[in-house]
Amino acid sequence: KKHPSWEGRGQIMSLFFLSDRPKCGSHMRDRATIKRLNMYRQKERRNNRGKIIKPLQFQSKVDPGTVARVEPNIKWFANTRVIKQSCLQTFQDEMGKVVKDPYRVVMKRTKLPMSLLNDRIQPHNSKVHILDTETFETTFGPKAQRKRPNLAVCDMQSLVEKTETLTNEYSLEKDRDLVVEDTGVRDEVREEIYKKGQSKRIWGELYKVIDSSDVVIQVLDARDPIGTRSPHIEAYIKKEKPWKNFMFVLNKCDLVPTWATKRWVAILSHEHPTLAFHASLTNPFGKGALIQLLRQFGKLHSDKKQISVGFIGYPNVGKSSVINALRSKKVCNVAPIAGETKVWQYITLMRRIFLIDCPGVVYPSGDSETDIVLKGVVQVEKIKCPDDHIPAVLERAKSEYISKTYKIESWSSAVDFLEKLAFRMGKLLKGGEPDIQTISKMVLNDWQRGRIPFFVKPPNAEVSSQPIDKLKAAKITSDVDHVKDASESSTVQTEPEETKEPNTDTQTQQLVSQVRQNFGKINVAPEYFAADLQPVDNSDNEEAEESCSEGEEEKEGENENKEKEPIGVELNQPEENSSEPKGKSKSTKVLQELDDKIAKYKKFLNKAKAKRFSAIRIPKNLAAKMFTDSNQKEVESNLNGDPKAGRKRKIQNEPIDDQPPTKLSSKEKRRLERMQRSKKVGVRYYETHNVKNKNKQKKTIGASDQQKFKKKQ
Ligand SMILES: Nc1nc2c(ncn2[C@@H]2O[C@H](COP(=O)(O)OP(=O)(O)OP(=O)(O)O)[C@@H](O)[C@H]2O)c(=O)[nH]1
Repeated sequence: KKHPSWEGRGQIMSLFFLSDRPKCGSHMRDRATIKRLNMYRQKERRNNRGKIIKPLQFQSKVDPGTVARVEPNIKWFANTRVIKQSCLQTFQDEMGKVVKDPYRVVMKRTKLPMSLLNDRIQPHNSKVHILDTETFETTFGPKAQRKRPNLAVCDMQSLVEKTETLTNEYSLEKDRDLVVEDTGVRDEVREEIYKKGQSKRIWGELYKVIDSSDVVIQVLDARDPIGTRSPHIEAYIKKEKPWKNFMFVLNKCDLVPTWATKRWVAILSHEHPTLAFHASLTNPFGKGALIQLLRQFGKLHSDKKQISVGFIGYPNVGKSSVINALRSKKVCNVAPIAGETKVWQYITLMRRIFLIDCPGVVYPSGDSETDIVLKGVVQVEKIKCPDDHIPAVLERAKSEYISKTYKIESWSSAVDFLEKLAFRMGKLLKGGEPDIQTISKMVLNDWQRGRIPFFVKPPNAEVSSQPIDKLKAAKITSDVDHVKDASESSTVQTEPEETKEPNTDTQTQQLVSQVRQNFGKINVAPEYFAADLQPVDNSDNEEAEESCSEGEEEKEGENENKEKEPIGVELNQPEENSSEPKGKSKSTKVLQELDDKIAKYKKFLNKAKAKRFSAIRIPKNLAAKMFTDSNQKEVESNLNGDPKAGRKRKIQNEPIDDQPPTKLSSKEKRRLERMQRSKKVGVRYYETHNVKNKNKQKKTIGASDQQKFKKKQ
């Protein structure tokens, strides 16, 4: 019987013979080793007089005086390592300390690059001992052998002049080398929370997203678009990745007046294509436009199997929310606190389009701590002194809005405001003292979540929007979802300069210019006062609405339907057409327009009722008016025997008129019940149609019925 170790040896031997280099065990000699050993073993050959007739390998000599050259060989460098300057520096510092320390010993000196310690590069400012080694004559005289040093001045006069000019130019602020006496007072080191979004890891994530994306979308907060922009990233993409399509999405436009959104879109479109967006699952704005645009991008990159769209931007601007809105479901985690997205993630929008969510990044800029807090980068819970930032809130938001939000008439200072609010909200400490910390956190949370109406006014807000509207970029004319085909758009080009230099930015610009957004459809949540509202020129919206209704059937089913929901903004803030004539004709025209709109909304509402839509926001008065009108019409049409009356209305009436209720089938009964219940329309839908409550009611009813039954028995 063979011993197992023999088998192993056999295998090793066979391996040895099969390959040049033995694969197992370092004790086996490889070809190079064998060659080297043979070299040692060799003997020179001498004649009978002892003279060498055949020298050893590498022992041959050349005649004295012959210029011999050693052939340079790359193998000389094969055994070297390249290290970074910073590593060298660390090695020198650390090892230097150990070498100087008499109580410590450096082990294995031969294996360490100790020469790096000894051959330290002298710092630039160390004294150069030229004259110690070379005389003045050889350096400066007529027999100078050295290259003449380049002196800034050639004589005393010019030296004096230069010194004088430098002295005049000197400024204390710019002097970084100035030694100042330590007063003992220093700026406090910034807390870690204020460095959110600046870590190497987060920037690494950003670069991964940028590298993997064909289209990069920077999401901005409509309340402060410039504050949430990152010029650094934009410059990086422009310089390093110019082939990537780049655009802005102005999110949270439901928190600012519509005119401001419109103007910001126009301003930002100067630099990059921009779309307005309201990221909401139930009532999104700009969703259809963005999806259509992404499709167009997909067509642009038809050579690729799929395209990736990266969403980047400041923390808490709503990148994940935009993705959720596009998917119409919660695919990314969303939270009102910054830093919810920790790592990048891929989401499939369509077969050919992938979305990439990126954690929010902040480029370290000169923002103060308050700026950082108010931009929503810091989690309020983590702020040590939240009351420090309240004065800025009171300064930035208009006092009218603060009064309205917190129902406090007036205040003399931030502390006074906080105290009053604490008393009003009942946030008191043990001895009846106002709990300033808690109340400050509440105010900051409200600010970050957009409960206090605030927005940064766009530049030249007072000037007419006419010149900007003429921009070739983002044609802010009308409705959402009308994008022409990419091929079509290239033929439609009218701008000669665009056709001359077709780069990614102009491509994106062209595509976005085909997108029409009806800003009137944004459902602005905060109630702004008249001073902050401006008439929005909606002259082109009508055209857009027409185009929308033409194309609406072919659009994306339910997604589109949601976008077409009528929103009350236009009715809350009656918009004027600036080009209209004044006087009577103007008012009649406005009335007529309103009538048209009401008619349109009625039509839509009827459709929505038929489809059992949820969460449609309609101003209360209007809804009441419309419901009564439509009910009246129904009654009239029933009386007149209108053949066009809807099927459901027929069903609703049938059992009452024609059939006795006892003969109804259970299915019909249920249907009848459903019809009699309140419609799934209106803001109270969730109160009345809560599934849990419904079941509860059922259960309680069922239980009470059973009890009654038992009692009877
Ligand atoms: N009113 C309003 N709130 C929005 C909108 N979009 C997002 N939000 C809110 O903003 C908060 C932040 O949204 P996220 O989607 O988590 O933001 P993010 O940019 O992904 O944040 P990070 O994960 O920190 O990068 C959430 O509370 C959202 O509900 C919007 O269009 N309108």
